[in-house]
Amino acid sequence: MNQSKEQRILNFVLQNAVRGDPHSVVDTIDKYCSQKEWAMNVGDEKGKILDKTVQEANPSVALELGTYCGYSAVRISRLLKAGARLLTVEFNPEFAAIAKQMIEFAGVQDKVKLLEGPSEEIIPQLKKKYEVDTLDFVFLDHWKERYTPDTILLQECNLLRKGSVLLADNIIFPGAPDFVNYVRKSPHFQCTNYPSHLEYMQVEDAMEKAVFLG
Ligand SMILES: Nc1ncc2ncn(CCCCCNC(=O)c3cc(-c4ccc(F)cc4)cc(O)c3O)c2n1
Ligand SMILES: [Mg+2]
Repeated sequence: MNQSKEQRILNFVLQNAVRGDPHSVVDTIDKYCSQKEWAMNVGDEKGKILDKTVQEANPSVALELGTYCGYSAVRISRLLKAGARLLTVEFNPEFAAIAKQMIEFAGVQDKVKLLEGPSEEIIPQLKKKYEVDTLDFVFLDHWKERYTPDTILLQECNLLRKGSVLLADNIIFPGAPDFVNYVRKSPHFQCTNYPSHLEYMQVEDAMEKAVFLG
C-alpha cells in the first residue's frame, strides 16, 4: 500500500533531523514541505508569530486543536517552561499516529499529551478527565467552522480565565470569518490581527489573537 504524504514527511524527519532536537524537527518539516510536498503545517512565517505569542503568554497549560503531523505541537512545546504542558487534539487516527512519532522523535513527549478525538468531545472532558483547571493558551488550527463553537464551548466549560490567550490560524485562507466576527464583536475578548502568508505559499493569510477578558 503506498505511503501517505504524512508518512513521507515523518520518514524525512526520521532520516534528516536530529533526534531530541525540536528545532531541527521543525526546520526539517519546513524544508520538506517547501521543497517537496506542501502540507498544512502552520509553517515558519506564521510559526514565528506563534512563537512570540506563546513566549508572551508563557503558559503552564496550553491546548492545541488540530495536531496534524505535530509540527506546531513540537514548535509550541519547545518553548514551554519546566513543568508546563501542552494538550493537543487530533481526531484523524492516521495523523495522530504520525504526530505521536514526531513528538517522541523531537524529545518533547514529556511536555505533550496527544488526545485522539473531535474537539467538541474532548473539550468537555478537560477538567475532570485531564485535570485541567483553566487554559493559559489555546492554538486553534482545526476545522475552521469549529473555531467559534469551540470558543463558546471553552467558555461554557469554564476553561478560560482573565488573560487566557487564544491564537487562531488561517483567518484569511482557508478563512474563519464567523470566528473573526464573533471575537471582535464580543466584549469578552481583546483582539489583535497578525497579517502573514499561507504556509509555504505567497498567498495572503493571517492569525488572530483573542485575549479573554473574563
Ligand atoms: N473538530 C475537530 N476536532 C479535532 C480535529 N483534529 C483535526 N480536525 C480536522 C481538521 C482538519 C484540518 C484543519 N486545517 C485545515 O483545514 C487547514 C487547511 C489549509 C489549506 C488547505 C488547502 C489549501 F489549498 C490551502 C490551505 C491550511 C491550514 O493551515 C489549515 O490548518 C479536527 N476537527
Ligand atoms: Mg492551519
